[in-house]
Amino acid sequence: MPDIDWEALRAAARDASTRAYVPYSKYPVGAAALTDTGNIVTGANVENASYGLTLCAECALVSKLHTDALGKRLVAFACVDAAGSVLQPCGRCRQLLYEFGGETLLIDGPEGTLTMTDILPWAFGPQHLEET
Ligand SMILES: O=c1ccn([C@H]2C[C@H](O)[C@@H](CO)O2)c(=O)[nH]1
Ligand SMILES: [Zn+2]
Repeated sequence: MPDIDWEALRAAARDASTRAYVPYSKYPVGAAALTDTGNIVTGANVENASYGLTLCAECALVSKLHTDALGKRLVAFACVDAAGSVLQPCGRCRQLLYEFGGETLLIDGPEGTLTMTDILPWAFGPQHLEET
């Protein structure tokens, strides 16, 4: 397992959370990930008056990965609330992260490091589209 500076990732996530747009829930979330090129990519949640259109912090993160040329793959991921407490991604975001991290993506868990397989077992992914 690569040596991950989880404190640095959590700090980057917390910093990103200060730029969340959360007038409705007032619940800022920040996410940060180490990429395959050694960069840190971050994201924060962006809400909408049509509540269901809200973008989670992880959604912003995976968008920025490619558009800001910060890498191709995610290696390690951390997500925090405004108090800096570690959060786990919602179901939709687990799927979004799986696309760019696969089974081995390391996740900052509540009781230590997890992998994507721990939080999204038997995932559907790009490999299934190649089987037919
Ligand atoms: O994994 C998660 C879970 C929730 N939120 C956001 C969405 C919404 O703005 C707020 C409350 O659900 O938290 C995220 O950004 N990521
Ligand atoms: Zn989500």
